[in-house]
Amino acid sequence: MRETVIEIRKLYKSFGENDVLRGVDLDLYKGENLVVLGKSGSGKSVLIKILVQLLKQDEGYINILGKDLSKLSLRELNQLRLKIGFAFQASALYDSMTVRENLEFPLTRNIKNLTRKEIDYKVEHLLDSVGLPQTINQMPSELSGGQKKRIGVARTLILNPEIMFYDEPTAGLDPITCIDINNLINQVREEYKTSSIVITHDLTCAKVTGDRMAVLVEGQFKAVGSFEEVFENATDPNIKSFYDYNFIK
Ligand SMILES: Nc1ncnc2c1ncn2[C@@H]1O[C@H](COP(=O)(O)OP(=O)(O)OP(=O)(O)O)[C@@H](O)[C@H]1O
Repeated sequence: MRETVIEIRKLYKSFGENDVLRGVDLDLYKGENLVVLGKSGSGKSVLIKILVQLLKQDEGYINILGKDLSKLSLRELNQLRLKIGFAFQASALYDSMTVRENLEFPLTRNIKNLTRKEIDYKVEHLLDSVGLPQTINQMPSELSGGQKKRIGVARTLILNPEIMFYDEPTAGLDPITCIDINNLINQVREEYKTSSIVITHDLTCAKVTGDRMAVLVEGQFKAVGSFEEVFENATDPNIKSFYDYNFIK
């Protein structure tokens, strides 16, 4: 039996007449990268927002790291959120801060009594991990798109999250930089022992980073399994067309 870090059962969410999630069941296993795919508007971002309770589900059970979300106080929910790292599509760095200051910010805001030496060690170690120690005193405007994504991932990792959410990590990047980011996602799993949900439209990213794929179709996960299981032998026309349109065979 694999250890589950996120368990979702019978999750429903509608906005008026728009039934976005219609009974979602999903498990994220410890140590895996789970890729979530689905057409634009299928509800991937809504799902992630519900997982951190930025949106409230209409119905359904969610357990994260052993905690039933419906039973948590706001304080307990905030503690749980600290164990979840978000690497967003727009890497969300503060433009007026240097790379060092961007990385220090979540640390000093969330952990009190750290010494200067401890902060410097963490920042420098993280920058080494993502291969960008030379950028420490640069401003975000001086970085390439791929470098910004790497720094965004480093900033997320600085609080040692157990779970990572990557939202379209390769969007807008050239193919070589995409390879770099895919490798980084795999490296993070190995080095930091994270369990991750990767939302992407990029099937190469999905194939390279994903241990399992989960395809959201009409408000439910219609196919869950390895890349080969889900795509290469697909018979469901929704999934087949998704693969045919997106992937150069
Ligand atoms: N706060 C909201 N209020 C009303 N409708 C919303 C809200 N948030 C999302 N929706 C609707 O929910 C549906 C799913 O949106 P969502 O952003 O999750 O799609 P997605 O799969 O992430 O799409 P994309 O791949 O384009 O990012 C859409 O129809 C969207 O309009």
